[in-house]
Amino acid sequence: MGLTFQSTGKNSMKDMFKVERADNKYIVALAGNPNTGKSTVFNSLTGLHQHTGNWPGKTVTNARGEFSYKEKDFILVDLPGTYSLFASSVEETIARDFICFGEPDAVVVVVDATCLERNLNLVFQVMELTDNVILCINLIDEAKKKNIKIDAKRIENELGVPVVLTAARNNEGIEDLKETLCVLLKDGVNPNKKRISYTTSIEDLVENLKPICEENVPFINSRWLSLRLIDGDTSFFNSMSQYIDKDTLEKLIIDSKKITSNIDKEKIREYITEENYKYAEYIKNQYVKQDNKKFSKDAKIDDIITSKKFGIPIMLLILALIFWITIEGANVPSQLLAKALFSFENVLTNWFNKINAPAWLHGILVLGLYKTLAWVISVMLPPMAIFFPLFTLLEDLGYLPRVAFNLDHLFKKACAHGKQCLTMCMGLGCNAAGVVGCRIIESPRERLIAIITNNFVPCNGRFPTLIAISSVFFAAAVKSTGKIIPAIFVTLMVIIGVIVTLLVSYALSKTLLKGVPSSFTLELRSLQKTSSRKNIIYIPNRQNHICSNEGYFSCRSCWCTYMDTR
Ligand SMILES: Nc1nc2c(ncn2[C@@H]2O[C@H](COP(=O)(O)OP(=O)(O)OP(=O)(O)O)[C@@H](O)[C@H]2O)c(=O)[nH]1
Ligand SMILES: [Mg+2]
Repeated sequence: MGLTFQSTGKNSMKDMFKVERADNKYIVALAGNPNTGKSTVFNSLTGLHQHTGNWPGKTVTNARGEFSYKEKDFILVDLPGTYSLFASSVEETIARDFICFGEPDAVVVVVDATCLERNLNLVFQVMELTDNVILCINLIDEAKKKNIKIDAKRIENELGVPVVLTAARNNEGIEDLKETLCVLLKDGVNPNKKRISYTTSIEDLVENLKPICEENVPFINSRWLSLRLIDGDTSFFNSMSQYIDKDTLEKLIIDSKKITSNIDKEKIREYITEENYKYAEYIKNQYVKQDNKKFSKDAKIDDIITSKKFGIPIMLLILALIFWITIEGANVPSQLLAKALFSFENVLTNWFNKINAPAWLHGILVLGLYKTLAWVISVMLPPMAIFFPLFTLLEDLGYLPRVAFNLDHLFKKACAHGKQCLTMCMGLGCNAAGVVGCRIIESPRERLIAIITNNFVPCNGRFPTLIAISSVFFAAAVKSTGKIIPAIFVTLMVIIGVIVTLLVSYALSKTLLKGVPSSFTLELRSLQKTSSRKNIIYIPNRQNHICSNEGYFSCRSCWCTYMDTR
C-alpha cells in the first residue's frame, strides 16, 4: 500500500528528514517533476546506483549519498518526483516536507529540457520557499535531438538563480553543477532573485501575515507560509502538525484567521497557480526555441504506435516477440542449469550415504530443499535473465508508457488505473516485483486493485506449467501442426490474464472497494491550461489533469508524463 503516515508511524516519517549534519557538510536536495532524471543526476554526482528508469514514480522515498568537490563535502538527498508543492500524494508530501523541514543548504531543481514550461511551476514554488536554488535543466541531449534551443544565460538573468544545462546520463554538465553549487554556497543568494508578484490585495495580506509567521514559525520562509495561509493548503498544515508543537500551530492558525477570514481561498489558490503557469509560458516563449520539423518525426512514430488501428496489434506483436525470445532463449540455459544442478544432487546423496546420515535428513536437505531450489533456479533464472533486460530495453525506448497509453481506455472502463498496466508488465517477470511496483499508483483504490489482481498475470515462473497445460488443451493443434509454439500460448494466457484482471478490477471496485477513495472521484478543477504540447491539458494546481487526444483518451494523476516521455 505504499508509505503512509499510518503505516510507517509518525516517528519513522520524521526519520526520513534526519540527515546527520556532520561538520562542514552541506545538505543538498534534488527535487523535480517525476522522470526528469533526478536519480541519474544523483548517481552521476555520488557514483551510487539509485534506481532509474523511463517512467515516473520510481523514487518513492529519500535516498542519500555523498560527494566531495574542492574540499567541500556534500550530502545529496534524492527526493521523489513531485509536480507541485501542493502535495497530493505521499511521495509528493515527502519531497515537499524535506524541502520545508529538512533544512537543506541548497535545492537543485532538476527539470526536463524537452518540456521546460511544464516543469517550471515547481521551480517557482521552490524559489518561493527557499533561497538557495539551482535550476538544473537536464536531458539537454534529448532537447538537442528535438531541435529545442534553450537560452540558459538569459533564463538565469530572468530568474536570478543559477542555471546549469546537463545531460546526466552522459555525465555532461555535472562538473558545472558541482562548481555552481560551490559558488552558490560560498557567495550566497542573488539579491535580485525573481519573485512572482500577485495582486495588491494578496500582497497586502502577505505583508500582514508575515510578522505572525515569523513570530510563530521562524524557520519557514514567511512569505511562502503566508501564501499557504491565504490559499488554505490543508495538506501542508497536516504536515506541519508533525513537526511543530500543537500550541504554536494553533496560535498561528488563530492569529492568521483574523486576517484571512473573509477571503475565497480556493479562488486565490487557483489564481496563484495560474500566475505561475503564465510566467512559465512567458519564459518558454522568450527563451526556448524549437524547430518543429524534427519534433514532428517523433510525433509521427508516436501517432502510429499509439493509434487506434495499429497501437494494440503492434503491442501484441512486440509482446509475443518478447515471449518468444524469453521462452525459446531460456530453453538451452535452463537445460544446462538443470543438468549441472541435478548432477550435483547425486554428489550430495553420495556424501550423505558416506557419512551415514539418516534418511529423513537426506530427504529434507537433499530431496526437499536442494531439489526444489535446483528446480526453481533452473526454471526461473534463465527466463528472468532474458525477460528483465528486454523489459528494461522497452522501458528505456519509452515504449512502456505507450503501452500504458494504448490500454488506458480499457483500464479506465474497468475502474482501474492506467499505470496498472506497467505493474502488470512487471508481473510478467515476477509477480512479487509487480506487487511491489504498485506503489507507483497514488490513489488508494486503484493501488489496492492493482495489488490484488497482479496475480492474474502469469509470471514467468509459471510459463513452463502454462505451456504444459496449453499442450494438453491444444493437443489437436499439436497433432495437426506437429508442434506447438509456446510463445503463442503464453501470449494467449497473458491476454486471458488481462481480461480476468479487468473483470475482477471492475467487480472489486463496484463491491468490496466501493467506499475507498479513487483518483477518478477527485474533483477536477475548472482552471485548465493547455500545454505547449498539443492534446495535453493541465489542471495545474493539482496533480490531476486531463489529457485529451482526439477525444478518446483521458487521464488521471501524472498520466500525461507518459505522453511526454522520450
Ligand atoms: N537521454 C537522456 N536520458 C536521461 C538523462 N537523464 C536521465 N535520463 C533517463 O531518464 C529516465 C528517468 O531518469 P531517472 O533518473 O530515473 O528520473 P527521476 O527524476 O529520478 O524519476 P522519478 O524518481 O520517477 O521521479 C531514465 O531512463 C534515464 O536513463 C539525460 O541526461 N539524457
Ligand atoms: Mg528517481
